[in-house]
Amino acid sequence: MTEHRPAVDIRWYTADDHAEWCRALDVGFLRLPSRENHEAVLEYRRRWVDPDRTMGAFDGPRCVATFNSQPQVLTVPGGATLVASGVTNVTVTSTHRRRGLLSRMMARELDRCRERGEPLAILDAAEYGIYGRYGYGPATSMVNFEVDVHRAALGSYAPPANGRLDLVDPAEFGKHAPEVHERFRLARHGVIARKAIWWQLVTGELVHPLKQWKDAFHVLYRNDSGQVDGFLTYHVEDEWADHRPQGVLHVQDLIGATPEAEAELWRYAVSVDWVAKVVAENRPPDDILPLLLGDARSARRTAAGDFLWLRPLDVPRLLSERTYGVADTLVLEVHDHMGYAQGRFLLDGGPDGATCAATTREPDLVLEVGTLGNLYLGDESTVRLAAVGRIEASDREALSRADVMFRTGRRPWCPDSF
Ligand SMILES: CC(=O)SCCNC(=O)CCNC(=O)[C@H](O)C(C)(C)COP(=O)(O)OP(=O)(O)OC[C@H]1O[C@@H](n2cnc3c(N)ncnc32)[C@H](O)[C@@H]1OP(=O)(O)O
Repeated sequence: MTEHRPAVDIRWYTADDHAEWCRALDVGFLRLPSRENHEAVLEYRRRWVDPDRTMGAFDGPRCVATFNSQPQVLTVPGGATLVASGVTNVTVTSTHRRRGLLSRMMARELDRCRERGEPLAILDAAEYGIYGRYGYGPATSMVNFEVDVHRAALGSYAPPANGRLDLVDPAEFGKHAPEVHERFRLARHGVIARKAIWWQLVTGELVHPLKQWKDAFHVLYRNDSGQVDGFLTYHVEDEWADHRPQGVLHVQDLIGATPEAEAELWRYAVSVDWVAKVVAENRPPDDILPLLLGDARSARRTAAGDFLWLRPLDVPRLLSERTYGVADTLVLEVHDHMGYAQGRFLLDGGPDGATCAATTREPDLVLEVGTLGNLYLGDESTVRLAAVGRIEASDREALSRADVMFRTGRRPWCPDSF
């Protein structure tokens, strides 16, 4: 039988590939190629396509798969930051699916990560079933809320007893929000740093050629000393029915560098006149919102699930960069069929820091690399993972000790897609 499929070539992107690579990206994400502002879209994408981190699969001249990564600065428990390879724009054109193109691109990227010295890779998975096979595990989770304002029983809203709230224009917002976010992200593990382009898009300084950014309201929270400690960005669908206001307030971004700021911004969001429902997406699973309401059930969780996936590459580096709930030692045996993170490691860690190095000691826990990704930011329980056979422990006591070490008081949260 004649072979009708010439080999598909996977290679790193060059500037000459840009238009064809972007076309394949649109096809993979089910977007018709933009006609009116085609040039603007190409130009916009040039900003973030780094040739050293971008590859394509080519069937002759035709690009049939895309893959891209960006350095992302991730905060880990204890406040240290690590540069991760943030994998994104993964597509394989439907005509070329399930022939191993993603697997080939991922293997190349992970090799490059090791060469670049990145201790981990992260991504937002489009579907749950794709990335576990490459050693990624779900490391943070999210919930979406819908608040029935009339049931919330918030009591009559009064301005904050401490500090103040101000509605500001985008220029004023842009002067303060980046600094607040810097303080916030260094205090909350799972958060990634926002690049300058984020703020340019939010403030309208830069217009995204594919997304219609809604005009938004921006609120700043200042504490008693006048320092800006939090911000809220929202838009409202102003609806009326039966001669009554039925507005829906969509929280786009609500970030507090302090708990007071976060609480005051939530209280404000559920108290705007004419608003019957508040919708907030991709919030942390332990968001304080329900606790602020007289009736916590009025904040209904409309979705919940995994968000950031994490692939360990350099285990000693990862484990020694975070802190732990209590001071203890553990020997972890990590299995990795791709070879990057394979080994037995002695972790000696506590609230003030940790060391981790290869060892020949008998293991307390044996686990796959993706399961370590699951545990790393503190969102999972070793006891729960052992219950389904994903961790093998030397004894129950080791499992409980590991649980107390790895879990964190606040759960990790990654508010942003990339
Ligand atoms: C970080 C991000 O960018 S997330 C966005 C991911 N992209 C998308 O979802 C866009 C639409 N989908 C696609 O473009 C493609 O189907 C991809 C990228 C998900 C998969 O590409 P393919 O080249 O078909 O994957 P490949 O052939 O390498 O598959 C490798 C394995 O993953 C499995 N797999 C691939 N896609 C899926 C999926 N969506 N769900 C479950 N398993 C999957 C395959 O069955 C195969 O399994 P095997 O190793 O046991 O045989």
